Amino acid sequence: MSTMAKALTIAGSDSGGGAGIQADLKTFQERGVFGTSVITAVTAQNTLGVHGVYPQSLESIEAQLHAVLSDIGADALKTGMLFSAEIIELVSKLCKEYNVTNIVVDPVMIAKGGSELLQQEAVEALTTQLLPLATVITPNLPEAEKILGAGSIKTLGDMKEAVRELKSVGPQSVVLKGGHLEDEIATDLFFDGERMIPFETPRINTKHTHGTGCTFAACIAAELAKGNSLVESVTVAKQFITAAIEHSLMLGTGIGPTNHAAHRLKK
Ligand SMILES: Nc1ncnc2c1ncn2[C@@H]1O[C@H](COP(=O)(O)OP(=O)(O)O)[C@@H](O)[C@H]1O
Ligand SMILES: Cc1ncc(COP(=O)(O)O)c(N)n1
Repeated sequence: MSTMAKALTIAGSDSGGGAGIQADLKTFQERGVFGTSVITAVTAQNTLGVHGVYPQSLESIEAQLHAVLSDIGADALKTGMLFSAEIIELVSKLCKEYNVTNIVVDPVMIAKGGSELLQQEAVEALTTQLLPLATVITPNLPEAEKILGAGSIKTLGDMKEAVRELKSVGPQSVVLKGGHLEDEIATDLFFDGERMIPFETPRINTKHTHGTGCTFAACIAAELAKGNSLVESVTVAKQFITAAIEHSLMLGTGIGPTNHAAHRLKK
């Protein structure tokens, strides 16, 4: 008999297997933590995009959360697609009730093909209720612009300003992801109120980046669950996602998924 660190994902299901719950559970498994899940919405999705969104009832989400947290517990929790203000309110309430530490909030808003994974009117609930509970938030550039409600973030200079503003929204720390920068370097900027640390890798020339954000945030949660520091966790996550993008998969005819097992190919 042995024990294992536990990580919980609260997110949407991606039938195509590249993002959402499926990406999170695969990442947890690859990082050696026991994964549990609360499904907020089912999406009919493939490499060509999101073909349907079917949110779960609040009753279903609450029952799933109680089932996991009242028995198994979680050393870290990660949120992804939350879809509505009501779901955000419920998840925030239960995170407080169960006193979960190590909360990674990936403020998922729009899928790569443009479909809405968070209703426009839910951005305020996300900003005021869930982000302040987070150990770390991991917005991409368009999500950061929506949270801050102003300006466009186009350069590393803009990112340095934005990451400070995001911190003042209330999370303990921020990783602002620069995947959407038009730059040779894919820079993610960490800020915890004191340290500002850039995590840089050369940009990989591929369109197959479905699930990068989910995988990155899930990896941070897995490393936190094992007791690693936040900076160590982000360092591992950046290496993990880079390998996953380098070896991304040409499945389907659209935007293929990242390869969650790629780190095993590395010598
Ligand atoms: N083409 C790329 N080459 C290397 N790293 C990338 C590339 N695209 C995204 N990343 C990295 O993948 C992670 C997810 O970033 P991003 O694509 O911005 O998030 P999202 O999937 O939420 O839009 C970040 O660590 C980012 O730097
Ligand atoms: C259910 C679900 N959740 C999240 C994403 C975002 O994916 P990405 O990590 O590519 O931004 C998605 N496409 N589907």
